[in-house]
Amino acid sequence: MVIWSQVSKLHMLMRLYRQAILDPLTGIYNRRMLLRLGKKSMQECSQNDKPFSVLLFDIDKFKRINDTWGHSVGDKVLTGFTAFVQGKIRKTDLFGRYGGEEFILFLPDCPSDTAIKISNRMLTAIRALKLPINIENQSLSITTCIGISTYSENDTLASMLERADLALYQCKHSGRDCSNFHPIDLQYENDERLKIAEKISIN
Ligand SMILES: Nc1nc2c(ncn2[C@@H]2O[C@H](COP(=O)(O)OP(=O)(O)OP(=O)(O)O)[C@@H](O)[C@H]2O)c(=O)[nH]1
Repeated sequence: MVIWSQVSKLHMLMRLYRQAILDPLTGIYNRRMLLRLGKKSMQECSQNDKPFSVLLFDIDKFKRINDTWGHSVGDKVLTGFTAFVQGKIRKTDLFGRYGGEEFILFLPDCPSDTAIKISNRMLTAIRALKLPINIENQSLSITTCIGISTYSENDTLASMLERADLALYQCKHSGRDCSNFHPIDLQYENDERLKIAEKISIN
């Protein structure tokens, strides 16, 4: 009886722990845990003089999938996409849901040229993907945009994510289904911020 109650307490604790760190829909890291682990991984790479890259994924025109097929099909696309990416990454990489249809892949020990190659390979594989939606044996195809940034001295996780986000924004504006690397260039960065600020005030 005592053992049984200890086991059920342990199960309950494990369930609570999973709820705290995982995204309930996809089962991958939730935003909070992802950022926490990403920060730790970035710091370890920096201390050991190893490169560290970030890929920020955003599924293209995802709202249209929801609007056309319904929210539950949208959910299936999200779970299919995450399962697919998880099957493609190294054990040391960190993959999680950043929010909505945005996902992050942290790549420890990965320089920018490799990160660009990985993202191009991902784009090709995602394009060819057929995601089953359990409606009359139909499947859906998707494309993604990927913003890339690589650690440089004085970076924080926030500044890396900001660059990846700016790179992603460029992808969205150059027709989607592509990747873009954001170089560490303050002038370029400021120009991009200005462009975004102008765009926001226009719309
Ligand atoms: N099914 C489903 N939809 C979600 C979930 N989280 C966010 N969304 C939807 O994702 C959609 C994102 O729409 P937008 O931000 O306009 O992005 P988009 O349609 O992909 O457009 P682009 O990114 O510009 O290509 C919204 O309609 C959200 O309601 C979720 O967990 N499940």
